[in-house]
Amino acid sequence: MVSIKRLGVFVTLFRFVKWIVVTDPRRALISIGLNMLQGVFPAIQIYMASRIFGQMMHVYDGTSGVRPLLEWIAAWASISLLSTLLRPVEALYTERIRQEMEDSLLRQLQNKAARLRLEAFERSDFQDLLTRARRIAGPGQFLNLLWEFYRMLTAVVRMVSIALLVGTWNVWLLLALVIVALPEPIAGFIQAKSAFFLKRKQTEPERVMSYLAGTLTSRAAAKEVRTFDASPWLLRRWETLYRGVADTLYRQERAQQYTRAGLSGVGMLGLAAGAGWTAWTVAEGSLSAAGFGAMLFALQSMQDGMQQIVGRLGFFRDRLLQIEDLFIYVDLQPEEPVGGEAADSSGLGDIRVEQLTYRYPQSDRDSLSGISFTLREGERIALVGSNGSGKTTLVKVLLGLYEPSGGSVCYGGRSLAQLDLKRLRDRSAAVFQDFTRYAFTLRDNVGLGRAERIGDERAIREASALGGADEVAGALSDGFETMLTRQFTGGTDLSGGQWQRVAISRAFMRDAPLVVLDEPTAALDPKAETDVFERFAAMAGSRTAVLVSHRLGMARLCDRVMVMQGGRLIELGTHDELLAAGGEYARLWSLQSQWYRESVIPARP
Ligand SMILES: Nc1ncnc2c1ncn2[C@@H]1O[C@H](COP(=O)(O)OP(=O)(O)OP(=O)(O)O)[C@@H](O)[C@H]1O
Repeated sequence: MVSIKRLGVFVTLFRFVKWIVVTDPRRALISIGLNMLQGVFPAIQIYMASRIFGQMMHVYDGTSGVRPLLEWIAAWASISLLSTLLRPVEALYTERIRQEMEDSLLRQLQNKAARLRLEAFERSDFQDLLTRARRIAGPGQFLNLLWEFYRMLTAVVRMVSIALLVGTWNVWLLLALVIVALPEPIAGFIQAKSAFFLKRKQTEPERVMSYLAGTLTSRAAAKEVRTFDASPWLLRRWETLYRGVADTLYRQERAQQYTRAGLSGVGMLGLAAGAGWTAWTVAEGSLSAAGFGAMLFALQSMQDGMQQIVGRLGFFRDRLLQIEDLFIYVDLQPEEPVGGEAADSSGLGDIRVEQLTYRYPQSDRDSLSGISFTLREGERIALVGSNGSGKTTLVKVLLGLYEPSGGSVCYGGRSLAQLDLKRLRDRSAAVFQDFTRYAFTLRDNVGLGRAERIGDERAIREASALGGADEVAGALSDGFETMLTRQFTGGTDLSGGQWQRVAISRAFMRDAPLVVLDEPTAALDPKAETDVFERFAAMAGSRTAVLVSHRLGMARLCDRVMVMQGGRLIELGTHDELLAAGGEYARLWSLQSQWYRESVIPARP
């Protein structure tokens, strides 16, 4: 089962820095070094300023010539120039690293999504996490994060180096300053944490809002929204949620601003006290007038630096916690196993299911329980039963998409847990009820059934002839090159039945020893339905085939029929055996055939 555990801000920071270094060690070290150097420059400049003031005093009272003064000014100017020249170098290194990290970030996100077990996608907390993790991959987000990290690093080095300088002049003053100045960043840090978690709690309402906004504007829902005049109600729901989220965030922000202003006042008092103390040390004679000027400047810089760190801290912590979401997502388990034993090279062997149980994540009841049967290699089986009886769930477990909660599924004697799922997938093809309508050309929609042969014109034509997509292509002006979406220029859309033919052709393209068709003909007209069944019979040939359908007529095409009810397998046998047994199948058969013999609903008078 997927478990989502927090890492904590320090572990995240460590992993983030490690990630920067691992991505491109040379550039990372150079850019980190350059940023730290930028942090040291202000302390050096303050020190030099104090020497310049000192030399000026000496020139003024005639105890020194002008040359040492000019030398210090030249040194000060060189440092300023160096700092300015290094900035673009650092920016270019940072940009390169950002590009590399963004690339690796996107790859990690995609790889993970492809490898995670399908169960993860059934959980709402996973959907929340995925939404947040994707945010960091949004345009500009990653640049901000890296930039924020480097600015923070520079600010911290700057504070520490100036503090050391102040410490060499007057260690007690430094201590007092630190004590007065610390509450503000600490409070900022704590506040940023609570603000983030508050915001995180809004992920689900935000997802609902985005769903509502999508429904209001989507092409797919437009016809229903208009027909039922649903938009005022949808809009009201959206507004209620929006108000709730906005008010909560506003209250949080107000509390933060008041606390920050109060603590900032304490910091200012500390600065004033520090200045007073410094003036006293001048009067006492332990600090020169030049030292006093530099010290004041240093104190002001420390105060500014502190403000900057506090100001960025919330933002930086926020970003860091976003990265934490990304790391949690990347660490998520369980993934589908790679490796494991290969299925037989020829076919998949018999499929033996024993005491199979399956429960969806976050569900309180089993959707499948105590199911046992053996599907012989090459056998055609029909899976029938009322809505919600577990047919789709069963085929998804058979295909290795869901991991059994109990019992076992074995292919040719090897359990699903030991099999290489990639190899199993390689040998199975499926058309699901909610098959995907890719916003690609008709050719690509069929070719994706075997992506490595997507350029194989003949294979695509053959699969299309078997699944019926060839007729769809014939009716389109651009044939197989037609873009099947209205989202992009020149595209068109298909009818439900035409889409179904495309999906079935995609399954034919796979040419696999195990075929699963989950209600493949629901949207087809009677002639097309007959065609598909005939093709199915021809295609099934030596393949193992599972056909889920509410149309019992097609069950006769199969070797045996399985009847599901309430997640259990209640009947298994040939069509004739089950009719003779007079059970649920016989009842359903009689109900359906009644429709054609005599109407079960009285005709209108
Ligand atoms: N993603 C899910 N999360 C939780 N429960 C689910 C999920 N999908 C299905 N179920 C539940 O599992 C049970 C079996 O559903 P399943 O989709 O397998 O039925 P079915 O026989 O294929 O139904 P239909 O004929 O309507 O397609 C139902 O009670 C359903 O509510």
